[in-house]
Amino acid sequence: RSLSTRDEGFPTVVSVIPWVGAALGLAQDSFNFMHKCWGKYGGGYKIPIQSGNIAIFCSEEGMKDVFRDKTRSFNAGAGHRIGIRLIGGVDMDLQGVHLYDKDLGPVISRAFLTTNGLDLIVPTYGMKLFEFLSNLSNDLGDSNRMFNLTTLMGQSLYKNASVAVFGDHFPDNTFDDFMHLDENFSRLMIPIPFYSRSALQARNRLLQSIQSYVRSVWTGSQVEGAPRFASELITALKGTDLSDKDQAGLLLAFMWGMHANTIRVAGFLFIHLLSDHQAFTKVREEIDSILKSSYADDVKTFLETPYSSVPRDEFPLLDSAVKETLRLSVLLSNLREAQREVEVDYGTGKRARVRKGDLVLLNMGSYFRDEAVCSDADNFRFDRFVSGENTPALSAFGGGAHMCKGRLVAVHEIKVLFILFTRFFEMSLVDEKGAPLREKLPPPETRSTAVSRPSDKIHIRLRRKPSKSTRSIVQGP
Ligand code: HEM
Repeated sequence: RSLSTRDEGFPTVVSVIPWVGAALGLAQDSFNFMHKCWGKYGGGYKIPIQSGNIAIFCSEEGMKDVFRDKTRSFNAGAGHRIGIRLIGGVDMDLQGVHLYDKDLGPVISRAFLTTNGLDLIVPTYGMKLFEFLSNLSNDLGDSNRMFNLTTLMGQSLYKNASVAVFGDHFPDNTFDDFMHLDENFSRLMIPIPFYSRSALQARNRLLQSIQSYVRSVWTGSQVEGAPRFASELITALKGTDLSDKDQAGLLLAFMWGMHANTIRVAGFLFIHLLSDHQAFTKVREEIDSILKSSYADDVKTFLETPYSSVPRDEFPLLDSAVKETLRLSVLLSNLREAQREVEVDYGTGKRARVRKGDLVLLNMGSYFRDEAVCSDADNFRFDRFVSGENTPALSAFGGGAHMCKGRLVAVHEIKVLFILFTRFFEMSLVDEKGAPLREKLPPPETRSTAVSRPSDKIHIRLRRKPSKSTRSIVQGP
């Protein structure tokens, strides 16, 4: 592909091994790879791949131009296809893109972007999580125990949010396989069978469990015993000519979108707050004070309150801490594909020509760490979003027609998780040997994709905290 004159200022990443080298760097350690490219090439550049280019933008102008996409030049089908193929094991062509745009996307939006939909999911999640942590707290008794942080966040979110969304028949014993598949996502990108064998085995077991689950709730014409969202999603899938295994693959890809990033961001929130005593104390005091003043100091009253009745800014410091965590953990947008030749304006006097079929990625991670976007950009400042200073203009959940459809529920899930942990437990960060982790924390895992993954070395020590406001569901007040 020759470059047009308009492309002249739009740099190309030069790799030692043409095509494969840069693409491998991108797949294996997207954050460091892109951050280096940002330093070297600035707000926009392209990586040649076999089928054309991946154009990458990290300037505010470039990202806004692509997110807003007024001319409908980009579609997110390319990103969805990769997720569905690697996680769900389903090869979808354009038909899959239409299925998402026409049937599945609207079902997901109704459930997760409307208060009617969220009112059906959110209180169940809160009460299930309460029960789960109440049992954990009873198991701890008077002892203390350490847990791998990501595993504990994962179990808390995966099990309880899945049951809230898919009903009591959901097979939550799939958790280990789910985490294994997620951890090995970047391995699945490399088509060498032995390299990804254990991830493929985990995926097969997951698909079998999901198929059994669907068989147990599907009556032949409708779904029984599952919340409305699950019913609508499975009915939409049953209306296609996909095999049962491929339908399960699509459900698995949705579950991955729902849980993987939420688990990572929740982990980072705990890491940031537990390693900053002052921030943690302020956020915990805010939680205690609001629960006391608005919910008679009974966390269950808060959990049972419908989503539509809880003010969005009810816990301003916690909300700011979640936004700040998102700012430091989200790295990339979904992959988009240019439907026609289009010019992207990515800074004063800078225009890039993106050709039909080229892929586009928005490198939000570098943008969020730009000192011109917010000061002290590399550091976690829990109250940044309530302090009145400059904050990023773009959301960590992307933008435009393909903005994250789970953004409301994700933030709510994480806030409820943190609130409940502070009510049930005294917590501290420790390493694998149980020694306290203080100033220097292990850096995030390098093999992360769109959202950073906390280091596997970070553990959390829990000690039960007796409190009347966390009374057990079984025992009653
Ligand atoms: C903290 C957790 C989460 C983060 C950081 C996150 C982040 C993102 C990002 C960056 C995108 C791409 C947006 C773009 O390219 O413009 C996205 C897309 C998406 N997310 Fe999330 N997400 C999270 C949780 C969830 C949850 C809980 C769900 C489901 C309930 C969900 C469902 C989706 C869907 C369906 C899309 C594709 C939207 C489309 O292309 O139309 N996400 N997410």
